[in-house]
Amino acid sequence: MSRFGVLVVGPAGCGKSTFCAALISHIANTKRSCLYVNLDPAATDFEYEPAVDIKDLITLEDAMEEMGLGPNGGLVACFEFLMENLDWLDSSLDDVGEDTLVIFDCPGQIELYTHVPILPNLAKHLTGHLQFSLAASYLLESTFVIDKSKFFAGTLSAMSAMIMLEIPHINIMSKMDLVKGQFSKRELRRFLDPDPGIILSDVHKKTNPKFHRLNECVVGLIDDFSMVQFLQLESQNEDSVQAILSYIDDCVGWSEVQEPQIKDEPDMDYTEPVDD
Ligand SMILES: Nc1nc2c(ncn2[C@@H]2O[C@H](COP(=O)(O)OP(=O)(O)OP(=O)(O)O)[C@@H](O)[C@H]2O)c(=O)[nH]1
Ligand SMILES: [Mg+2]
Repeated sequence: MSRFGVLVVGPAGCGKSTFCAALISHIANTKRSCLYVNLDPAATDFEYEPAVDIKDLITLEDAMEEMGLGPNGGLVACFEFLMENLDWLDSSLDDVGEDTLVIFDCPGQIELYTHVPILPNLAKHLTGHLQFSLAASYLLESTFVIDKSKFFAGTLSAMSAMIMLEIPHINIMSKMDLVKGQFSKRELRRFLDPDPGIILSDVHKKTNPKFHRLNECVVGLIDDFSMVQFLQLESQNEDSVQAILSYIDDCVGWSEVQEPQIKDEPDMDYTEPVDD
């Protein structure tokens, strides 16, 4: 049996939990089923109560207090603890069927997947042991396009997550409502399907010439991989959420295993009238 899931990842505050809530609400509207898993041991306010919550296993506060760590070290400790207690996660996800999309809301510390292989190992466990067909959706905040050097940094982190996680990956430019009026469609396209060469000249203008060679190397790296494109997301817009969900469905192969839905069951006793 297959299980389906999406890891919602990205830097702090980029709109992951809001996107998860929008997905849950949209999935409910379309009479599909989903399960919300909170993997952020510091998260407090939820629009939808998680069905599975890492805080039932360990909280960031406990980890920081007991080990005398700061917030980042505490978070890594929480995930190390989770990795040592994967049976907790296994039993929490035991009953998930192939008609349910599991939405994993991850913390915003991108070190967990760009620097240390914690989330990649978790993804391996989900796809291997628990037989999940899993995709990652990496959110980057649209306001990053206003500061081009931030945009490059964000694109590099998206690329790094893509390479580290080794699962089907969708990059999403979140909070598009914040920049829509400020850029023409043509300008936005430069960022959604990045042409680093063109954006580079803008970065050069704002940086000391002694860094130009470095800028060019970074851009060359993004160009060589040619892997990053962004979908647009406005979490308050249901059409936008539906569009992203369709990509997620394609990535995990959702539709291939779903039964076709017959809305009105035909009356089995009914027989076609025979023409005389
Ligand atoms: N304008 C706008 N604001 C948004 C959107 N999505 C999220 N936000 C706001 O961005 C802020 C952060 O959103 P969250 O969903 O908590 O972000 P997060 O990535 O889960 O944050 P962390 O879990 O702390 O990493 C909140 O104030 C949201 O209301 C959006 O599509 N448009
Ligand atoms: Mg969150």
